Amino acid sequence: MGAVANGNGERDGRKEEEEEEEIGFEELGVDPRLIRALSKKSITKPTPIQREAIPLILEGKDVVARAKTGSGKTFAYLLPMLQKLFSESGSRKTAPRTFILVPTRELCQQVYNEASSLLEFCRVQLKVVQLTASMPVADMRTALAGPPDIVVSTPACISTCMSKGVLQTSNIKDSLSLLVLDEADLLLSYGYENDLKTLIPHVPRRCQCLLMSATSSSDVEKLKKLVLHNPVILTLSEAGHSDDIIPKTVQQFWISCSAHDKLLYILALLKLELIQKKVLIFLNSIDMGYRLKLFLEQFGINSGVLNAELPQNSRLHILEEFNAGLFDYLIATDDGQTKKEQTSKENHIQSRYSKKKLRQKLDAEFGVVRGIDFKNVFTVVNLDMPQSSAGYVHRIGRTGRAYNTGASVSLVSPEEEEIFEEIKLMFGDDEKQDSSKSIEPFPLLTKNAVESLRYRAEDVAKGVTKVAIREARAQDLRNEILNSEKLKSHFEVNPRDLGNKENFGGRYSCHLEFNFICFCMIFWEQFNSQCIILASATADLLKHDKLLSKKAPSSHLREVPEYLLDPTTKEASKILKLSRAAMKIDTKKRRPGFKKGFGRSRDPLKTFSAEEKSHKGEKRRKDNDEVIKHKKKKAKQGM
Ligand SMILES: Nc1ncnc2c1ncn2[C@@H]1O[C@H](COP(=O)(O)OP(=O)(O)OP(=O)(O)O)[C@@H](O)[C@H]1O
Repeated sequence: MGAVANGNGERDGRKEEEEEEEIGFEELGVDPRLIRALSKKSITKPTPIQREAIPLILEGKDVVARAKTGSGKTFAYLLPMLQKLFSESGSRKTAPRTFILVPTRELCQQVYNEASSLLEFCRVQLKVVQLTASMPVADMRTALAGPPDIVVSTPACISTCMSKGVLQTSNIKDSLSLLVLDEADLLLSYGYENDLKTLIPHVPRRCQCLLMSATSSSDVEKLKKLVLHNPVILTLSEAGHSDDIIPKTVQQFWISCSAHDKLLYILALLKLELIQKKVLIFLNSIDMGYRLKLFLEQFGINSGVLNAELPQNSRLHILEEFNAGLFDYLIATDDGQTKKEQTSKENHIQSRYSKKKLRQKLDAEFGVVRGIDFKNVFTVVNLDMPQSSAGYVHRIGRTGRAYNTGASVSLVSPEEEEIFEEIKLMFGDDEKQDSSKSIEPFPLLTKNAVESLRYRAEDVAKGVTKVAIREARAQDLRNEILNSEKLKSHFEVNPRDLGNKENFGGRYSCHLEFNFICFCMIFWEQFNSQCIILASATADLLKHDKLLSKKAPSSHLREVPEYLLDPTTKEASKILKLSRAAMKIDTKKRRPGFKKGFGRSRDPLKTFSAEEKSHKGEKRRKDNDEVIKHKKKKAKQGM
């Protein structure tokens, strides 16, 4: 175990990491039910932060855990927390035993999912709920009835529950035994300080408190003083040294180009296939996000857009679809800039938007970068440089997670040189530094390759006007709001359409006499086709990478003609394709029930209208009658 370095328990686990490689979850004292649950998630070996933190938390210590992005901090606190609750389950409580406070709704959902899935595997009677500020108070009251054992929420929401009397402060004092502040350094910068100050006076002294973060900051110091009592400061790395907060498995590159040429360069990187999919592209403004989406669409590159304007359930669904591999490119607007955009909007167009409306527009709790566990992102592209070096760390931390490899490419314009220098300084960027820990010039993109696409890129970029961007942004917002409402009301009226194929199939798997088998095959065929239509309709309705351009992409832009490619670029692209094949990256996933020929343009929900069904049903019945007649004739001959 890492040695305690000084009075307040500074630990530097780095020195002993090597000897601890063989320590498993069992040696850490983790409950066998949790070990079994982890093995079902193919997790068998603790990460360094888990090796260090779990025993300390089980001992009841206050812990500040600082470790690089993607290093497993969530399980580092979830596992011991659940284990402690196992031993307390059943005892009387008047309020939740554990609060897990995170800065964003997306993280709420993510941590809630992780906790729920562990509990499901362990089959223990513990209840976890998530609360977000957009929930009506009545729903919060319902969620807290019982009360649940674990609440995952944002500080703002907890203080709302307290001010509305949904959470009694006396009960918190009575029952709260563990308080976790995840992404701790972000909690204050998200303006939760007052919310935390509302809660903290009611946190009983005996309550164990944990702070988790990948980057250190004065905010973490502030929080430590606010909530912790003589904590063990667990630092697996001194935050600020590149080899610790950026996983060693991530290669970082940069390209110098003018702001004007950024679309050209990202097109070259994607179209010439010089970076590994899936790709997460960061920009600093929502408009730029839609500009990029419209621009890439013209070259046959579909992408999803993620930003603070979209409704919460759309954002969560976009993350789920991207993580499921249903599309390869996600354009994300960093929340930092969004806030700036919000402030600038507030200042300049006060008359048109009320502060409240604008705040609703840009969901303050939205965060696309911090802590979100993107799955299989192989390349992070900074099309705009982040506003801070911490922002850079968290953006790059979306790749190379859980021992995976990854890469980042930052397009640096002259105006961004200053922030780029600051970032390089953070990595102590000098000759001595070996390449795995600094930011190298991107080696695969030649000037020729870029220039070969310039004409096309500039021609298309001209067509992506401010009006087109504004319309696409409004259209996307309308689509997302409409679709999530439509889907919700449709399934409320037609719950059967949510029928579960697996259960249905199970009821008809027994042996049946010949004719009934025919009937089942026909019925199954009918049901199947409806399911396929429903699934593709739902999938189509919820596709987040659908086209937004009013102008249909011209086919000649989809492919890059051979004559435009110089040998170096061809060679580089071929090598990447081979490595992708070796890593089995390109296994394209289909949306559930995807059926060829299901046109994008139709309104998927119209598929369920009566006339559509009867027409389809009539034709299918005729075809099936033929099938039955033929089968019966065969059967008679056979008997
Ligand atoms: N012991 C482990 N072995 C392998 N994978 C793990 C292990 N623990 C967690 N993971 C996986 O690693 C990924 C990153 O975990 P997690 O999100 O907790 O990292 P993090 O340190 O919180 O990252 P961030 O700083 O971005 O919040 C998740 O997909 C998680 O399932």
